[in-house]
Order: sequence, then C-alpha cells, then structure tokens
Amino acid sequence: MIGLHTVAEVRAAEAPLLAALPEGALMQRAATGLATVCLRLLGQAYGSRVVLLVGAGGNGGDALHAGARLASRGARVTAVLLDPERAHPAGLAAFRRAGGRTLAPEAAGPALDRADLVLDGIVGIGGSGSLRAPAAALVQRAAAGPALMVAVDVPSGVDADTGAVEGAAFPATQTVTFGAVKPGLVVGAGRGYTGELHLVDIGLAEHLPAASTSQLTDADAAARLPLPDADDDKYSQGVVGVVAGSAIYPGAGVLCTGAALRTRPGLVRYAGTAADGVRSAWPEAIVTDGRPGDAGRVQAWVVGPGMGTDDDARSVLAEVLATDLPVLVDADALTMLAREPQLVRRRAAPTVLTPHEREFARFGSEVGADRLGAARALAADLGAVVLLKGEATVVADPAGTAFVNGTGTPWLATAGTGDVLSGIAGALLAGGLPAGEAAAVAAHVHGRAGQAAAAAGPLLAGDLVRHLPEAISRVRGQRPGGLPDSGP
Ligand SMILES: NC(=O)C1=CN([C@@H]2O[C@H](COP(=O)(O)OP(=O)(O)OC[C@H]3O[C@@H](n4cnc5c(N)ncnc54)[C@H](O)[C@@H]3O)[C@@H](O)[C@H]2O)[C@@H](O)CC1
Ligand SMILES: Nc1ncnc2c1ncn2[C@@H]1O[C@H](COP(=O)(O)OP(=O)(O)O)[C@@H](O)[C@H]1O
Ligand SMILES: [K+]
Repeated sequence: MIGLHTVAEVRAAEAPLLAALPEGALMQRAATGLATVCLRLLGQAYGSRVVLLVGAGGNGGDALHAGARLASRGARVTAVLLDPERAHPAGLAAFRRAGGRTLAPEAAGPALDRADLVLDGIVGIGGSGSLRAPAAALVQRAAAGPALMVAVDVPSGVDADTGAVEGAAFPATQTVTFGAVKPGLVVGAGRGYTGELHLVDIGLAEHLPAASTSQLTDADAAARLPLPDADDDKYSQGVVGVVAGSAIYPGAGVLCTGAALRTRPGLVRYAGTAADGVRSAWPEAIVTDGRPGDAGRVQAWVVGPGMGTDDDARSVLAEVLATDLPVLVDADALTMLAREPQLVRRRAAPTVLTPHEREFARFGSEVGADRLGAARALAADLGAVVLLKGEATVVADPAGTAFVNGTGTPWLATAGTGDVLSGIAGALLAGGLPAGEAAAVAAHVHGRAGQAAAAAGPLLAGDLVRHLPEAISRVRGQRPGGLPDSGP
C-alpha cells in the first residue's frame, strides 16, 4: 500500500528529525536525491543547460543545493531568483561556490527557451493559493520550451493536500518528492501535473502516522482477490445478485452481470426486466424476471445501472436496501437514493455508492476541486462507502479511510464502463471483502482491464468484461497464457 501523507503529517514527521540532525542535514538528503534523479535524466551532466526556478522558501533551497551538485558535475546551471533578498541563504552560497550564476526573472526568457532541464523550486508544501507573478509567467515560458520539467517536492501551483490547481501550475514531466507521497500528486487536477513520480527517502518513514489515505499496488489488490481452493463450491465464493438494465435497454444488465461473472465466477443471480437479454448473453447466470426476493439467496446486491427511476424501480431499490446484505448502489438507483437518502442512512449492513460527478451533485453539493474531501464528507454524512468516479477515482468510507485509484486510462470514458465497475465491485462485496476495500480493489482491477483493453485500440465496455480475466491474472503477477505449475 502506498501511503499518502498530508502536509501537516509531513511537517510533524520532519520536526523531530530537524531537532535531532545538524542544521541543513535534511535538506541535504533531499537535494542529494533530487540531483541524482536529474543526473539520471540528463544522461550527461557536462555541458547540459539547467535552469532553476527558485522561490523564497525551503523548496528553493532544495533546488539551489541540487543545482550546486549539478554545476560541480559540469552542468551550466542558472538560478532565476524570484525573490533575491529571501532566497535560501545556505543554498545560494553553495550554488555560487559551485560556479552557478543567477538571473532576474525579467531576464530569464532566453535561458528557459534553450534549457535541457528546468527545476521547479518555486514553492513546495508551503504553497498556498494560485501562483503569483512572476512565477506564473516563468512556468508558462518554461512549459513552452524544450526542457525536461522537474518539479521539486510538488509541482508549484498544485495544492499538495487536495490536488487543487487554481490558475497556472508547473506541468512536470517528473516530480521528485521527499519523505512521503502527498495526496495532491495523485488526485484531482494535480495528478495531471505530476508526471513520473520519484520518492526520495529522507528518513521520515518511522515518524509518519499510519496513512488514512492510500493507493493500492497490484500486490495489494492481488492479496484481496483470493483464488478458489479445493474446498470451494459454486456457492462458497459469495453469490452476487444483480438488478440492472431494463427490457428496452438490457445492456447495463448484460455488462454488469458479465463483469460479476468474470470477477468471481462462482454464481451470479440476476433479477429484473432485462432477463431475456441477460439470459442469452450469459447462460452461466441464474436469471429471473421477477423481483430481487425471487432470485434466491445472495451475499451482496448490485442495484441501479439502467434500471430506470419509475415507481417499480423505486420499490425494487427499497426492497434491496431493506435487506441486511451489502449493497452497491449505482446510476439510476443513485438518482432515486438522492431523493430519499434515509434509505441508506438507516441501513446497518455496508452500502457502496458509486457516483460520477453529476450523480454526486444530486446529493446536495458539487464535487469541487477537493475530490477526496468531497467523497469523505458524503461518506460520513450517509454512513456509506463512496466511490467517486473520474480520472482518478477515489473511495472513502464513513470513518475517513480513503483510497486513490492509480490505474486506468482515459479510454474508459465511454458508455457502460461504469456498469462493469459495479459488477466487479458487487462480486468482491459478495466474496466478503470489507466494503471500502471491495470498492478500491474493484477500481484497481477495472482500471487494469481498461489498460489491457486499450492496448488494442479504442475500447468498448464489453471489451473490459472480456479483458477482466487477463487483467486479474496480471494483477496477480501471472503472465497471460502461462500455464500454472501442474506439480509433479
Ligand atoms: N523543513 C526542511 O528542512 C525541509 C524542507 N524541504 C523543502 O522545503 C519545502 C518547504 O519549505 P517552506 O516551508 O519554506 O515552504 P515552500 O518553500 O514550499 O514555500 C514557501 C515560500 O513560497 C512562497 N509562496 C507560497 N505560496 C505561493 C504562491 N502561490 N505563489 C508564489 N509563492 C508562494 C511563500 O511566500 C514562501 O516564501 C518542501 O516542500 C521541501 O521542498 C526539504 O528540503 C526537506 C527538508
Ligand atoms: N478521463 C477518464 N480517465 C480515466 N477513467 C475515466 C475517465 N472518465 C471516466 N472514467 C471511468 O470510466 C467509468 C465511467 O463510468 P460512468 O460514468 O458510470 O459510465 P456509464 O454510466 O456509462 O457506465 C468510471 O469507472 C470512471 O472512473
Ligand atoms: K516545486
């Protein structure tokens, strides 16, 4: 699990180290890691042109110390001092000693136009609000040039906690962050400015609290996707019930049922008016055109995709939510639930809501720039797990534990892919995973299936279903087509 740590947590973890270590030692660790990454990126330091954008705080100090190291390796390094009077004194002294030269912001344009690498030390975790002049103009000029764009700790202009970006921000090709990954590097708009992320160990780990926000790795997801064993039968892996689609629009039922089958193919029951379509697409499913109560026993329900919002649909939703089983609520069922949130508030069993931004807004407030904060607030308000879909899907539970999904592709922005996600998550809920983890693992696997499908070109939601077995095998670290060891 990759822990994501807030600015307050990082500052608190730094405090005992700053007190215990000689002055400047922590910054030296950061700058050494930063210079190492830059040298690797440049390939050859000698003769390369490096420009540092240097703000008035510790972030500028990191850039100056790293710039000094690059200069001593033969790079031609120029520091643009945004606030010369307040530039980090020790960093500036080291930089000058190493032969670095300085420029005023007004004179920096030509150097930025021909730089090989621009190091963004304007502002790090001490930043607030949108980038001020002249920082914003320098960032834009650098972005228009040919240089590798390396952000120090956090791309300037990105809120390290939320990923919010107001105005200009440094569009990094690489971000070298120190001590811990900050949420804003992987969520919201900030995710789009981070580029490739490098984490430099400066010795904070033992001082950081357990992270309340995390990102799953393939190994974390695999550990939560147990394989069937010799004692399993078709019931024991968890039976999922699906209410989705309608007679006129069976597609959502077909996609959702197929995704559930392909995730944990023990048994999937379908109940709803798309019964004919589902039956012909998935002969493996047990299908009824009756109500959920007619479907037989299940361990979790998925309700909502394409089911409509009329009185019948509303009564089916109420029936499912009145059970003591885990329920995943999506799409049309979210629209109905937003009108009657007490249906979820009164539940004792886990509920997972999977809104996209417009569905989220129906519950009373817009998502806004702080996606994690918004998901946490709705989860706490309703007492349910909220999986907020989007480019970086986030999952929050009512206690405040959250996940930021790290997989996926913009090709997923096509009709029906949400129905597939619901089927995956429903299957994992039925298998007994805690609701927040089921949602997070589902988003991870869904994203991997999207990446696998997109490798062959533009994807359709049905392609995701077909790619699920391959995606799950890859998450487990197995090569597609590889035969398992068959023993002696
Ligand atoms: N405390 C330490 O010893 C360490 C600090 N480190 C570095 O220091 C950084 C934190 O240093 P600071 O606390 O000094 O803060 P920063 O250097 O991140 O930012 C503070 C400075 O940025 C300016 N600023 C804030 N918002 C701005 C905006 N929107 N536009 C333009 N300027 C803005 C402020 O006026 C202030 O001068 C970390 O991100 C990291 O890069 C690392 O070297 C690790 C060790
Ligand atoms: N730009 C994007 N990048 C990555 N994933 C995306 C993007 N846009 C949407 N997605 C994903 O695609 C899926 C779309 O779901 P949804 O909006 O419910 O569609 P539908 O209702 O048509 O099934 C979600 O899993 C979402 O996270
Ligand atoms: K920065």
